[in-house]
Amino acid sequence: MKGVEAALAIWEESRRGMFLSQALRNYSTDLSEGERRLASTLVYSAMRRYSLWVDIIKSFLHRPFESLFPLTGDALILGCAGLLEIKHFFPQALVNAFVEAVKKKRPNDVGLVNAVLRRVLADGGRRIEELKSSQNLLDQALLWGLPPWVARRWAETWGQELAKKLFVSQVVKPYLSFRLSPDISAEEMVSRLLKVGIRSWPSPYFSYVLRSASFGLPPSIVGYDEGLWTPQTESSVFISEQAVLLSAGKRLILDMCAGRGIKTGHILERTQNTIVEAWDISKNKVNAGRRELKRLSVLERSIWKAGDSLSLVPDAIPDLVLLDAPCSGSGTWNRHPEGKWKLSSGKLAGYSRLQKDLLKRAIDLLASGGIVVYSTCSMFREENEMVVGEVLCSAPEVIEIEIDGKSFPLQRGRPFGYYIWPSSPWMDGFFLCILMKR
Ligand SMILES: C[S@@+](CC[C@H](N)C(=O)[O-])C[C@H]1O[C@@H](n2cnc3c(N)ncnc32)[C@H](O)[C@@H]1O
Repeated sequence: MKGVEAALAIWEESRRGMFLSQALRNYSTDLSEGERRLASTLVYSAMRRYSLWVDIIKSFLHRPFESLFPLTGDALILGCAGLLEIKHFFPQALVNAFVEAVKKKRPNDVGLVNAVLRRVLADGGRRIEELKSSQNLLDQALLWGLPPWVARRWAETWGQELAKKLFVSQVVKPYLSFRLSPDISAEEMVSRLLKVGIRSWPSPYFSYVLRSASFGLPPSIVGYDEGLWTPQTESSVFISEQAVLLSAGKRLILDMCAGRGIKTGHILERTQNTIVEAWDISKNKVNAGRRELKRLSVLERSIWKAGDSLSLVPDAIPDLVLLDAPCSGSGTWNRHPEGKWKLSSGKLAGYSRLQKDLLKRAIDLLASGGIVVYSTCSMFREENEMVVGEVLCSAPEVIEIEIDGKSFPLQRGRPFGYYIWPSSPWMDGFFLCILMKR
């Protein structure tokens, strides 16, 4: 079973620091669609609830989990996640596939892997049921795959009921939505995708966004190279749409943390006379951003600079600054689950400091009447309301502008900004606050 071997190789790469999505791309070129899906489901299920699988495995081991040979530990984690989460797969075949994979490199551990995975199959579900019936916060953190300190912090911020919803959203499998270029209608794109076997349907929130039940559409799919569609979650579209709506009559937008240019591309596609100056600290991302805008045929209305946004200088005073700030990414942990195991409260405080500095700089760059669209894909107040609050204290000339989100699932921040709740597979958690310099 090639999918199991690929999952083990991808997992090993991620232990060395590579993102799952990147490792999956590297290893899936030779796999059939079915094997690729198996590898992807195994690694993402394993990563989303990593601490739960370790807890279950430990209860069936007679030696410390940490003392296992790395491949043996990996086979147990992936096997445990697969056996307890993949309902449609024949469990015995999965156990055999992991046993075979271990036999090649670590024959002495074959008996152990076989025995533990069989115990998982027979009794692992009982531990999950036990945790489900517990009200204890640490049990809930274990059940939904969250570091305990994160669970505690979210419970304090959101209260028990909302925090529980947020915990559950961590394990919801995300689906892909994609933004359409103004050159193609939703109906036409739906029919073009259907011709290659992909079912899609319009988003209830945007006339130019389609939803699909796919986890990742390969760029080779119809229309991508022509710039007809761009993968973008609906939350992210909502953020860049605010910049589009506010840019009416404005000439220069500064995208202070443009990354690979997903929001930059959206703004340029949906405006006519706007110029976007796009900055990012990473040269690679700036190059990727240029390629992205070239694909969308809007590169000529952009100016790219690689460097630190705290010190770069714009060509002209911007009318609007989009600050899509670097953050913990905690609103996207179902999509990038490795992020939650790498974050610490110290790192969170570091993000918060950088966000405050970047927001102060954004305000300094504006003239009177200028606007800042501040956003993060984080559900921590430390990166959101607390950043805005502190910056507003030192800038009395700045006020918040309220948003009319219509039917979009927005929740008012306390007291600043709005959260986009990760309430569906097309929606990541985001925070957004619009400020104006008087
Ligand atoms: C949330 S991502 C931006 C995503 C992008 N707006 C998009 O929609 O594709 C934040 C970006 O900030 C960049 N960054 C981090 N620190 C920075 C700094 N001091 N100056 C400029 N960019 C920075 C990171 O490289 C990262 O690409």
